[in-house]
Amino acid sequence: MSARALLAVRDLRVLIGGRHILHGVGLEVAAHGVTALLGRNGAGKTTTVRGVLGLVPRSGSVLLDGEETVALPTHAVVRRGVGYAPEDRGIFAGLTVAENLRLAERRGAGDPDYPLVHELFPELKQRARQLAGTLSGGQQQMVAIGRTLLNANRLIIADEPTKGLAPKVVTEVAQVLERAAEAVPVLLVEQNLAVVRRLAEHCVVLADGRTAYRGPADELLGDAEAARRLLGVGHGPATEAPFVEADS
Ligand SMILES: Nc1ncnc2c1ncn2[C@@H]1O[C@H](COP(=O)(O)OP(=O)(O)OP(=O)(O)O)[C@@H](O)[C@H]1O
Repeated sequence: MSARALLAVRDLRVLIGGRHILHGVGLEVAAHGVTALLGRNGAGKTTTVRGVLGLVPRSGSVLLDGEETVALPTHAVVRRGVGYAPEDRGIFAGLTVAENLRLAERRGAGDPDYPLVHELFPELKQRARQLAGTLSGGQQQMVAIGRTLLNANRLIIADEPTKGLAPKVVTEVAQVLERAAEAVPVLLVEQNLAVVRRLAEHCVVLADGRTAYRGPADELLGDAEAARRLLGVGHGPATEAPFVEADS
C-alpha cells in the first residue's frame, strides 16, 4: 500500500480465557475506499476488529492515522473517529429507528450528519417511528451502518454486513457501503466474495489468528488456487453467491 495507511495494525495479539486467539496479526487499511478482511470461519476476523476497538484485551500496535491507540479504552478509540457496525448489528429492538440513531450521536463530535444518513438511506427517514425490532435484516443493517455515518468518523468497521441477507438486499447494502466509502474509508469483514470483488481494492486474509495474505483484492480473487487455499472457496463459508446488479 503506497500512501500512508489510515489504520496500521502490527503484531496484534489477543488472549482470551487463557487461549491465544490472535498470534500477531498485521494489516493496513488504506486512507480511501474499502479494505476487506477475509478468512474462513474462526480465522480471527471478528476478534481482530474487536482488538482494534479495544473490546478484548490486546497487545501489539494499533496506529490510527499515526497515533498509537493500543492502550486506549474503547470509548477513547471511538472518540478518535472509529465507527463500528458489529456482526449482530447491535440494534435496540424495542426502540424506534429514530431513537436508535439518536443514541449513536456522539457528543462533542459536531452536528450529527442526518442529511447524509437520510440521503443514503431514505427508508430510515420514512421508518423513523417504526420499532427497530420489526425491521427486516437489511433495514436493520442500514440502521447499523447509518449510525456509523452520523458522526464525523475517520474509519468505519463493518463486520459481515451482508450475512444472511437476500441477494437483492446484499446488493443494496453493498451499494451503500460503496457510497459510504467515498466519504470514509471502510474496513469490511466479508464472506461474500462477489461483494469483495466489487468493493475492495485491498484485502487481508487471516488464517488461524495470523495474517496469511495482504495485497490487491483482484490479485487474490483472480488466483483460483490461492483463493481456494486461503478462503476455502468451494469447500468453506466464503461464497461466490450471486450478486444481483441494481438494474436486474
Ligand atoms: N470470547 C471468546 N472466548 C473464547 N474463544 C473465542 C472468543 N471469541 C472468539 N473465540 C474463538 O477465537 C477464534 C476466532 O473467532 P472469530 O470470531 O474472531 O473468528 P471469525 O474469523 O470472525 O469467524 P466467523 O467467520 O465465524 O465470524 C474461534 O475459534 C473462536 O471460537
